[in-house]
Amino acid sequence: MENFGNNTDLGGPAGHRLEQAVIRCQDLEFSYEPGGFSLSVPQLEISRGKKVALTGPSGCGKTTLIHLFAGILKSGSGILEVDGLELANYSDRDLKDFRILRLGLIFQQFELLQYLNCFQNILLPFRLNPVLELEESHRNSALELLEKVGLKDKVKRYPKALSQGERQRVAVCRALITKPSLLLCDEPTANLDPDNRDRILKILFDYCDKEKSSMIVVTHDHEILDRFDQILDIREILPKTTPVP
Ligand SMILES: Nc1ncnc2c1ncn2[C@@H]1O[C@H](COP(=O)(O)OP(=O)(O)OP(=O)(O)O)[C@@H](O)[C@H]1O
Repeated sequence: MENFGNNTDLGGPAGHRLEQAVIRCQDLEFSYEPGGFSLSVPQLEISRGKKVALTGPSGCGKTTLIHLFAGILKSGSGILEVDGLELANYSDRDLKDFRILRLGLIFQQFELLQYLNCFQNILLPFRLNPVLELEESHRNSALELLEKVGLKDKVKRYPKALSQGERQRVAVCRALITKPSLLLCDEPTANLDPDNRDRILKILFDYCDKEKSSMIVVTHDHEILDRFDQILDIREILPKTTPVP
């Protein structure tokens, strides 16, 4: 088993990142509870370095799928490889490290900690995993990111004193601070006006180009779809999805 605890190489092309696919699913099955919403992915491969939009109607399982990719939810059976690792082989502890070291997550509800200010929220991954040593360069990067998203003057603000769109922008900064190899973003522009939406998308796309990272973005915004390398409609990849009545 890979020792995540000693893996501080977040951006470089480590051996496991030479895999062609960043996501590979085979006969993946998941359900929240017996008789509840269930999801089945017979076969899915997403190539490394691609920027993918994940679309589909509300309640179809987009967030569920993203949470499976992040190892937050565990599949019942089948194969799920993310960034070259078969998630079923790892403990909860390893999966937590995997998320911090390899993934950039932007959640639908942002998941900012209320008792941390913007700056501290962005640097949270360094508190969660002490192996990630917090250096001056990270503090500078956090400030640069806040400036890029237009929140330079709100560095010390707490989430409760921010608008939804501002919280979302802080969540974007936090997702990028560890230089992840895969970004999983759940509607990262849902609360933003067109100018801020474009600004955030540019930051995410530029990041992926620069770091050769992959990105999967859940979105309902049809205006932005043509910017992605690939559009995946969840109805095409989950043929056996069972909606709850
Ligand atoms: N924790 C849970 N326990 C049981 N069922 C759940 C849970 N979370 C979500 N569901 C159900 O799973 C289904 C898929 O939800 P999910 O949030 O993945 O859909 P979505 O496509 O992301 O929707 P939206 O576009 O509205 O965000 C829904 O029917 C939802 O009610």
